[in-house]
Amino acid sequence: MGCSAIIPAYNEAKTIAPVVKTTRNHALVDEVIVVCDGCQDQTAILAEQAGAKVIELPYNQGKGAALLVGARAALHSVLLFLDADLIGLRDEHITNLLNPILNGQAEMTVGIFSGGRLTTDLAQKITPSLSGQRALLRDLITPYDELASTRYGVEVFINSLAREKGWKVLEVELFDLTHRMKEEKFGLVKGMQARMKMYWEIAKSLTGW
Ligand SMILES: O=c1ccn([C@@H]2O[C@H](COP(=O)(O)OP(=O)(O)O[C@H]3O[C@H](CO)[C@@H](O)[C@H](O)[C@H]3O)[C@@H](O)[C@H]2O)c(=O)[nH]1
Ligand SMILES: O=C(O)[C@H](O)COP(=O)(O)O
Repeated sequence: MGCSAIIPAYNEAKTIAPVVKTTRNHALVDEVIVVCDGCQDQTAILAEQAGAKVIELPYNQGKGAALLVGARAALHSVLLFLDADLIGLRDEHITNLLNPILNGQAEMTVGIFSGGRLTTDLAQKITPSLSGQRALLRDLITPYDELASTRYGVEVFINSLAREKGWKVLEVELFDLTHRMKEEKFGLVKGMQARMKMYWEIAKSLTGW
């Protein structure tokens, strides 16, 4: 089984290149697709220079839509979802996410940050099920058009699919990995506003609105 990495990105020029490079160089990864979700910065060109196939969405459609477009474009049957704002991504993180799928032990893995930074570790200890670092079988999610409107509710949507269909899901530790928080990207006030908007989108997915 081959593996396509899908990296949704909305203005992530600061971090996209190293994320793509590490993923591209991994022995288990056969292609890297960056879906630029209406980016207004240099993300697309930097991703391409780092070795990714780039799909540019004409306007911002949210993470769920970006992942669905990437999943449907993927050439391989195992998908690796990685956020574009990761800091400290290493080979072993990707191996830990992919191995249980390639060995047939799980249909989805969910990666949990540990030992990285207290704030991001803590966030994932409280809500492990929201992690964007995952591997899963492509054909389990490509049929679902509904993904396109989930925005930040995409993980909640995928988790409920997993429960409903009885997928075997394994959590794996991603040691020393972290990401840029919204407050670091946008400053304290705008960052917290963006966080509230994200929680609202997650809540909508939780309640099925
Ligand atoms: O409209 C958007 C917004 C975000 N992204 C990308 O999606 C990823 C995650 O977005 P981010 O804003 O970094 O999310 P976090 O604040 O880190 O949110 C956490 O919680 C989210 C909701 O469960 C998950 O999607 C994230 O993976 C998880 O890190 C990044 O690569 C973004 O560039 C898009 O492609 N389009
Ligand atoms: O549809 C497929 O799954 C591809 O043709 C082959 O994918 P693979 O590289 O995962 O075998």
